[in-house]
Amino acid sequence: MVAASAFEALIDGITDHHYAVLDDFLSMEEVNSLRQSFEEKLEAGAFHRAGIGQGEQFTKDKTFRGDLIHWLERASATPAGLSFLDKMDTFMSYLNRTCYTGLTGFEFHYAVYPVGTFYQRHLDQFRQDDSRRYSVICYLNENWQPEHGGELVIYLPDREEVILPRGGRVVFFESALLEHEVKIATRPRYSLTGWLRRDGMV
Ligand SMILES: O=C(O)CCC(=O)C(=O)O
Ligand SMILES: [Fe+2]
Repeated sequence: MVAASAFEALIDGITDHHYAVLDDFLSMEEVNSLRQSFEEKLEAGAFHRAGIGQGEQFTKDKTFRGDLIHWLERASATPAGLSFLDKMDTFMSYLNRTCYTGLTGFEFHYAVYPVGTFYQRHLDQFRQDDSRRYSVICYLNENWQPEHGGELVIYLPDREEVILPRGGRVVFFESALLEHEVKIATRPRYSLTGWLRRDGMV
């Protein structure tokens, strides 16, 4: 169970500057059991190359994005995956209750960036579809050091925010507003990334 204070810290970040970074959003036990689930799925061949765009614009372009992903589905999730999805459910309800966000659902995938891969500067919303409202990225890496690279860079109007993918850390931001990029890493980089959605609105 996450304390409401963690949710409040994430909301404060959005209110103040459209993003938030918070350490220990996932406990060490949660990070370890999610990483174990991650590796199980990876060994089972359940990951595939991620694409970009949607519909006719969908492509898999390694020069833009090199990660492999596995979508979390309740039907096939491990207990750790399920409890993560429950946590996101609680967070979404909290946002709807306290901020009237009108969110209707969410989607999450595990992502691994093999050594030498990256994700070029982009926005998380599709051109024709604004249902992704908030991006949530949780890192599952043990003992990540600056020399490992793999930074998430968020492009702000007046500066760049550089964030290391440390285990337990969450990054939360408005999907339509902030461009960002994943830099090359010198070891495989694990994350759990997703979007809180607002569907069915015109
Ligand atoms: O892993 C990260 O730090 C960011 C991933 C990302 O930008 C995405 O999947 O859209
Ligand atoms: Fe992104």
